[in-house]
Amino acid sequence: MGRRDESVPVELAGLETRFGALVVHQGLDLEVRRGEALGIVGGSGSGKSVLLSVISLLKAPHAGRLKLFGEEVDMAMSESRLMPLRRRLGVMFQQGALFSSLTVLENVMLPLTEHTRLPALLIEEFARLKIALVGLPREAAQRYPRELSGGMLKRAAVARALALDPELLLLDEPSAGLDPVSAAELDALFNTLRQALGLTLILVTHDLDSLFTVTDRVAYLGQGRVLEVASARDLTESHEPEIARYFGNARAQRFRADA
Ligand SMILES: Nc1ncnc2c1ncn2[C@@H]1O[C@H](COP(=O)(O)OP(=O)(O)OP(=O)(O)O)[C@@H](O)[C@H]1O
Repeated sequence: MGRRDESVPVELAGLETRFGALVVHQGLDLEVRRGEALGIVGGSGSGKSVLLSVISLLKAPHAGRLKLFGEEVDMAMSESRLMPLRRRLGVMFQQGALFSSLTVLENVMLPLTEHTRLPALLIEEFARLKIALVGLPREAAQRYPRELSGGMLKRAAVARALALDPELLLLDEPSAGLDPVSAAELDALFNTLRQALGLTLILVTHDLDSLFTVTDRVAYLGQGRVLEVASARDLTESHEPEIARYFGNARAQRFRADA
């Protein structure tokens, strides 16, 4: 077995993903470097969410290579080999999906209860730490999801994604549905968490403010593959026709004008 390259937590080469006859990814190559915040953009249906499912080991690719934390992954690997890799990444899905019948505290405790054998009191203490870390007030721990504002809900979902101290955090359109102030506060939280915890972030978003505020590099997904990887600013200047179309709207023009 070769040496593991831990400086590249995610490495995809020639990835192909399908649902029946629908080809989502074909010949997709991508590297995510340790400690970076990588944005993923692309038109609706270009396969951004499915890509996160592949990286988080929820969807098996049809073909191609996936390395996580330097280890070659085969979804046919036994659960006992996949589980340690799964534990090193946290995912915040598009729908946020907290369990509505559980309090925030119980939601954040859940991954710890499922994946560790820590005593209940310690699990509760760790969960409360995560709730504080994402900037939620103490009393939010006892609330049910329906009793939280949109911004607080997202923070609670981030706390749950951080429950097992992941090195890699995958975020699927985290600011969707938030007002601009709450969205900006969430972006600030991601920057703080990244600095404080040394996290690697993968951020799928349609929100250009988030791209410019949070990411170091942005990968543009189109035609089933990564068409270009560059800084948000450079990508908005791309001459690749599809990318130029994507960024050619009024909001993107604003960023160029501010440059
Ligand atoms: N479970 C599934 N079964 C069948 N097709 C699926 C499934 N999940 C996703 N798809 C299809 O795969 C394609 C890519 O979907 P995906 O959700 O990754 O797009 P996306 O880039 O995240 O889009 P959006 O920006 O609208 O969220 C779409 O055509 C979608 O309909």
